[in-house]
Amino acid sequence: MRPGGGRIGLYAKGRVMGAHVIGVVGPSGVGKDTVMHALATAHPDIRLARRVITRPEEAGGEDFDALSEAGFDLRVAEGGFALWWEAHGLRYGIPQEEVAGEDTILVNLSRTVLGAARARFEHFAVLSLVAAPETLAARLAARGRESREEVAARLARAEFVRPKGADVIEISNDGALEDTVAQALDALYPVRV
Ligand SMILES: Nc1ncnc2c1ncn2[C@@H]1O[C@H](COP(=O)(O)OP(=O)(O)OP(=O)(O)O)[C@@H](O)[C@H]1O
Ligand SMILES: O=P(O)(O)OC[C@H]1O[C@H](OP(=O)(O)O)[C@H](O)[C@@H]1O
Repeated sequence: MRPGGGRIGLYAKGRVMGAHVIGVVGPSGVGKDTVMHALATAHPDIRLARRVITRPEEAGGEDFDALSEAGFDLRVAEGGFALWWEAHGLRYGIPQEEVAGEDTILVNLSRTVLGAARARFEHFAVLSLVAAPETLAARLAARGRESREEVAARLARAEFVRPKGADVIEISNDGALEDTVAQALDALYPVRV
């Protein structure tokens, strides 16, 4: 527990905002999952939201709950997701229970759902990770989770939008992971709120 307690606040552009939910966004391969895990390891108050994805369980990568299309439809109909979206031919959902509570929760989001996330979460901020196109290409190829065609499609989508706004912290993950984590922790500054 941090001395003095309190919850993580977001200190950005001169404003301090209590941020419970932090959407981590950026192009495929930029390192969202890697950075999220490193942040959760580095800070005891940070928790990761587990996503539901219509992707086969054996695909590997992040720790997620695999669901069929029909199962996903049912969860949507039940109102089980705080947010859901489609990308890369898959559907992704953030279960309501994953974003409940008082922790600071990191959620891996699509850049297309930031408007919905801002409307849904009262205390919300964005951690936008960026890297050069050649870095993304090299990382996706090395990771090997997708086929060559799927990697090409992900790279084509890389720059379609760059999140902007007072609640956006943009950090480069082109360099060493430790540097990204240090910058992110500086930005997600612990304060009493
Ligand atoms: N700072 C870094 N330096 C070197 N390699 C990195 C760094 N950050 C992430 N990686 C590597 O890049 C690859 C992609 O990272 P990761 O899977 O975390 O990206 P992602 O943004 O979550 O991608 P996707 O949206 O496709 O799931 C992984 O193999 C990871 O180990
Ligand atoms: O390009 P945009 O819409 O920002 O992101 C699309 C999707 O890609 C990533 O998923 P994955 O972890 O690669 O399956 C993101 O987490 C998001 O769900």
